[in-house]
Amino acid sequence: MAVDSGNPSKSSTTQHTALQVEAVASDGSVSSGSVKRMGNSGAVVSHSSPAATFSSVLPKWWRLAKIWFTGEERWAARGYAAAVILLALVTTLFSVHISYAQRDFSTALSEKDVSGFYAAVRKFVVIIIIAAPLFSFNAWVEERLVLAWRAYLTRRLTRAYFANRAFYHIQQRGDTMAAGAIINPSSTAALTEASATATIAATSATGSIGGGGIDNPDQRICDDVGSFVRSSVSLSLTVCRKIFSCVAFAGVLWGVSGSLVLFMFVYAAVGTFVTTAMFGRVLTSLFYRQLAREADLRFSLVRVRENAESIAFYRGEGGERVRVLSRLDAVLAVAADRIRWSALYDLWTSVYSYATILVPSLLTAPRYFAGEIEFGVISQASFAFSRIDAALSVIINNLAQISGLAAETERLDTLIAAMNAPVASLVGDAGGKDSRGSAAAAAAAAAAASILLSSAGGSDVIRRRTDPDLRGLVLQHLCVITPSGPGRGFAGAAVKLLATDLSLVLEPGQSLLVVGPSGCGKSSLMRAIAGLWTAGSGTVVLPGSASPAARGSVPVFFLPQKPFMPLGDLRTQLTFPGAVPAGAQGDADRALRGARGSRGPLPDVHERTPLLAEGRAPAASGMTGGGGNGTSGVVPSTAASETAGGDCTTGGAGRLPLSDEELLTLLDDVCLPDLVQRVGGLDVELDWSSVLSVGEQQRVAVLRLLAAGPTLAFLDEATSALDGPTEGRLYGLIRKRIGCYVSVGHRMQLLQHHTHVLECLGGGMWRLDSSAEYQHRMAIATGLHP
Ligand SMILES: Nc1ncnc2c1ncn2[C@@H]1O[C@H](COP(=O)(O)OP(=O)(O)OP(=O)(O)O)[C@@H](O)[C@H]1O
Repeated sequence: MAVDSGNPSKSSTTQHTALQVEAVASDGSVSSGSVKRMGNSGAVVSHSSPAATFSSVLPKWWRLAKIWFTGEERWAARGYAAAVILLALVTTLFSVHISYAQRDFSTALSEKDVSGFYAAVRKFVVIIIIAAPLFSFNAWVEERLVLAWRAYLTRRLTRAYFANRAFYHIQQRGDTMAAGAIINPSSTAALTEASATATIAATSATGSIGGGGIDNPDQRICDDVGSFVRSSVSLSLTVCRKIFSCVAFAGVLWGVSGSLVLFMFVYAAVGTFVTTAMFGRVLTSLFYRQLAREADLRFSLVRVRENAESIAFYRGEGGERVRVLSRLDAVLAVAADRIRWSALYDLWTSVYSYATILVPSLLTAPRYFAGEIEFGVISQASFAFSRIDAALSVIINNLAQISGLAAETERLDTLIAAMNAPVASLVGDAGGKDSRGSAAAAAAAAAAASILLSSAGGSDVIRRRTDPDLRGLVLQHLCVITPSGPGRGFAGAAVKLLATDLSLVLEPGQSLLVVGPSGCGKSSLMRAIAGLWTAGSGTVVLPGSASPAARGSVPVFFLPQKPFMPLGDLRTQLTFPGAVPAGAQGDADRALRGARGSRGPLPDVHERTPLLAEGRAPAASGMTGGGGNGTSGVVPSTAASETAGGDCTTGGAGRLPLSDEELLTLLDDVCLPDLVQRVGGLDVELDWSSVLSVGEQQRVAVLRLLAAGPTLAFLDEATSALDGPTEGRLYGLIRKRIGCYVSVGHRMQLLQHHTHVLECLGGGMWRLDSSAEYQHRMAIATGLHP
């Protein structure tokens, strides 16, 4: 095993790096420049103000709409759109005919013209017989359009959420925000338009909306997409219908009175201006905040469910209840504001619409009294006037829905921006202002920044590469720092240097135990090697498959500290991450086909193509399947490829499906011989993280590792909950079956299962020894050795 660690006593390279650190650290402008650039790359996820004007929301709305209308399903999308627009046109024409029939029978009634009356009724009935099915067909097509659009957009977002491990990076950026977002004292401030905008700005400062993170992505994918699509369809069609109806009835009204038409336009323009100026921005910002607060409330309840046992043990229900209720208060405060503003808005619209009832009669009555027009013309003029008014008052009458749509558009736009943000945006603001103001922290930040600049390739992210001939691990000049900056990691905290210029080569048959005090950076080293953290510099080289098609070869496998139990049966637990079940995609495809009413194949969705590519930085390439936050993960691989930051690998995970016999043997191996019998079979579905003890879950995780049989394995305290003999037995199996592995652990008994020890000395320095050397050193240090 070769090593070139950051230990000053062992490494000349380290001295070289230290000199560089000093030299560059003194050049503050250079380091801050570099860091600023990185900080800027994160800016794509910062949110624009939800109180933005409609004109600023419109381009965003169009970018979102384009995903479907220019995507793989564009012809279906355009077909639906054309159909509903055509139907809107036809149904409007029928409405005009109905108005003429109404006019005729009103006139016949007033003139006591019996035959004229029955002729008008017959005409009316015929029109209704044709129009009624058309109206309901129109509604049906509209619903299908909503369903198909929603299905497509949700699928795209879900795929983008999992691609490049966006879910992990978004969570890293968003956690502090969700926690800190809860109540802004100014959120209940009186909502004049100015105060509403100020409230949003203040909320942004807390990170809830604009802090560079994304709150509740799940709610955005599930609920906001649905509402966005429904409102988009309904409002677009409303606008279309209003335009048709405006043109058609303006013709009718023009025949009655030209001045009435002109009056109508002026009246509607003034009404629209007053409405948007008085209510538009306030209602939009209130909608935005309501969505965010409701998602926060739901999130707090989901956390209680997920951590029920821990909370019960701590007797922490009192605190949790207060937290949940305070989030409820935040929801109610926004709702109360919204109700108040909605009431004012309703008052305004009622006054406005009652006035429209009077106006046409007032303007046409003198001509009727003068005998210039018939009585039916008055009712037709009223009808036409009300239709034009409805058309021209589309903003006035739909402001609530428009405001909701604007808020949903903002939330989806920022979510997509975050998904498309390059992984490099996670790099901390190393040169940023030191919030603690301490000289040491400032020096650490400066050192970290300069290390980024001093990396061999001049890159500001850790590079990862696979080599199909490699059977171990190579780290080259690895520097790792914590993510930081607003909305990332610990907001505002200085970055922490976790590894400086660490180089080592782990060969087949060798194994490495990573030790050191809690919090020194052992797990972070794993995160950097796995590509979850990219802040730093240097290169990680991992084994790759000789051929992407070579099934059964899993190059690298990570076992995290906390086992992850996915939803599903016992077999799924044992084979996780495995391959995506064939039926899962098929079921979804069938559902969508059903929804689309089509038998054709589903279009392939390219999840690696950034959504909204325009003006966005492209996403770093990344692996699909497996891995993630708190999950055991496989790094499948193609032949040597290189990326900065994200995974350099693609493809599915897992080996050929294991037979039941093989699974039972593996269960025996990991000391769970009776598990299948105890739970009632491999196909039983339970809440596995509740019914299995943590130690049992760790044994299941080791089973997954043995089943995957990787070339290189990483175990981050993956057996910490096991008793000594069981841990020893499992490590015996790992030693026999896995060529090369790296463990993080605290227990001395793990030493016997590893050939080398990498010890964290603090301050980014690491020291490598053989196990025997390390044991010897420890014995001397503890006085057990003379
Ligand atoms: N998302 C994050 N943002 C910023 N700092 C972080 C983040 N996650 C961890 N850290 C910090 O990085 C440092 C190293 O954490 P890490 O989890 O690697 O420690 P560790 O050595 O594995 O500790 P332990 O033995 O307790 O598991 C700690 O100071 C931790 O607080």
